Amino acid sequence: MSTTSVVPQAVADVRALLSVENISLRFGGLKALTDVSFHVGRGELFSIIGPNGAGKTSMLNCISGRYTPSDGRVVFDGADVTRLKPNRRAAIGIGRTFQNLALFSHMSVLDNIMVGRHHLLKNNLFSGALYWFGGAQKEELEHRRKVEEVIDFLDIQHVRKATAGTLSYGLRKRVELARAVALEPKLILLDEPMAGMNLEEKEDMARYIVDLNEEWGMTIIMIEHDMGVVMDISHRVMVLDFGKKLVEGEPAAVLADPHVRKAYLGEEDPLLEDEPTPAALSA
Ligand SMILES: Nc1ncnc2c1ncn2[C@@H]1O[C@H](COP(=O)(O)OP(=O)(O)OP(=O)(O)O)[C@@H](O)[C@H]1O
Repeated sequence: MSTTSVVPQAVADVRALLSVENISLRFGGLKALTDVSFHVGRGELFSIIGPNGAGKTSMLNCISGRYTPSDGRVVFDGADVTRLKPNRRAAIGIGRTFQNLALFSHMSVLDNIMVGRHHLLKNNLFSGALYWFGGAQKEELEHRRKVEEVIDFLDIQHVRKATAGTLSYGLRKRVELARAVALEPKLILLDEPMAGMNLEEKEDMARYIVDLNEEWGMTIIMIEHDMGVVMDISHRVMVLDFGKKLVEGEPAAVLADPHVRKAYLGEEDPLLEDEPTPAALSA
């Protein structure tokens, strides 16, 4: 199957914050990713879609540092980060949420979000003596101010003291997003942020994601199975299929691409008359 790019590479390259260059990832004999390249520009909302097992989460893991690719490189903000550990990547501005919630369920919402900012604290327990001389105290205040800003933005004031594990699924997803946002990342990786949500929760989450992108200026890479949301809010979309890049481009062009229709719908004839509905495209 041929790989097509709806957007000319030269356009997508402009002011790239992230460049994924010829990434391959193998698990023993299994090729999870094969020679995948793409660029995400500063301020873009970029989505990765594809059938189950296509390699979407593996790709996010290569970007966040959880997996080290077998071949290829990941360049973030001008630096080659391919071999950098996940915590170092978080420190230079790559944040993420997980497909399955990764909150500390016994801790309060506030503490979960504070954990997200932990690495940003220059002063730590060992410099506690400095506290009374102002440096750490000022830092702690700034730290709390930022956390409160994130709590306000995501409308979770009413549960800030609640134990995370007691919240509804939709709220926990929002708290997880808050924790990632509190890191003030330049790039945020969202792995199925709307999975398991009802319609209202999905609409809320889509709005938060758009606001994060437009108002907070965050560059976003999102994996999402809800095709309606993906096509609605993404600037560009990349389709993976069996670990290979199938298509990349603006939502309407991707939706109309015969390779995509074939991968999702099994259509052999690209000239089939019926337009696929977003619901029909949902995996
Ligand atoms: N740690 C791992 N060890 C072995 N195989 C893995 C590992 N992680 C992923 N894989 C395999 O790599 C392939 C791609 O998986 P991946 O989770 O990236 O797909 P996906 O597109 O995110 O799927 P889904 O939509 O179901 O989440 C699958 O065959 C999966 O079983």
